[in-house]
Amino acid sequence: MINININKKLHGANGEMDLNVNLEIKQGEFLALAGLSGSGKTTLLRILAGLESANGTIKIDDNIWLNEKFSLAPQKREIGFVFQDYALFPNFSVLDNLLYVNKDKELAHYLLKMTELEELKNRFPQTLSGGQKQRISLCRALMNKPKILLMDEPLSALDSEMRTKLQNEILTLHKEFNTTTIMVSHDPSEIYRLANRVVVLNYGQIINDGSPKDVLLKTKGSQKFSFEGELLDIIKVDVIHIAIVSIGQQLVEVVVGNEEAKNLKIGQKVSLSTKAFSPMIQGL
Ligand SMILES: Nc1ncnc2c1ncn2[C@@H]1O[C@H](COP(=O)(O)OP(=O)(O)OP(=O)(O)O)[C@@H](O)[C@H]1O
Repeated sequence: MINININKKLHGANGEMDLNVNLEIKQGEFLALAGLSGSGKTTLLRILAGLESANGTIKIDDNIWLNEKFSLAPQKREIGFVFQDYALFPNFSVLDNLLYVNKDKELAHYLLKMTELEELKNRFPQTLSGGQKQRISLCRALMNKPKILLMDEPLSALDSEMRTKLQNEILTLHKEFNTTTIMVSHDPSEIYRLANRVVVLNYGQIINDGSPKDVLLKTKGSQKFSFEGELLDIIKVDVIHIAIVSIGQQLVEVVVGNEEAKNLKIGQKVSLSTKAFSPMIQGL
């Protein structure tokens, strides 16, 4: 069990804000940390890793990592950290990047095999793709069998195909090692696929905490579908208006009435929902 009860004053974009987090995380949980930019997600990970100071307590089972008198050094906290920008050692081969953390060759080869990187073990990071680098940094983070795996938007720099591949690998590794994992992510489909719990931060405070289904699904009442998007344009065609809405990577056209069109502003966030209809779903 991980008990976190910390606070820290942050200098946010709109002045001072308090990062105030009180969380209990069970062994083996996969927790996604979501929330607007600047809400304190990265700072919370850095505090857990001991890279940043804070007031309060952090307890892992019976071990104290932080209290009012004491802060355990980062290298003594059993943590693996995966950063968005990989943070690999450029002068070390793939294998040596892993062995730097722990000399366990058997584990290094096992991890490289699981992530299909065996062939690349003697290559240097600058000769690898973003997806390959991020898999190496994931393997490296698991080399010391950490109590907690922290990942800060690990897949956000990758294209969607590579992201899906790595999500599957993260899931496999999580099942295999059962490492308690905290991952910052802005991507609802990624959170849904990987996490069993989502905590949403807003201005340093937890505003939502629950299962991905409860926190992320936006349908209310009798709505069957609801998507959030941005209104890009409203085009008048004869007597009707057509709103162009961007939802994720897709553009969608919706017919809107005259009154509705008057109340909408280009650039605003909108939700697009519908009640009863018979959707078709087909594999692509
Ligand atoms: N050591 C610090 N002292 C004071 N303020 C800080 C410190 N570190 C970060 N901040 C401020 O706290 C706010 C939260 O930053 P943080 O990087 O944790 O947000 P975030 O939720 O991870 O954002 P993003 O999604 O953009 O990465 C920012 O406005 C930042 O400038």
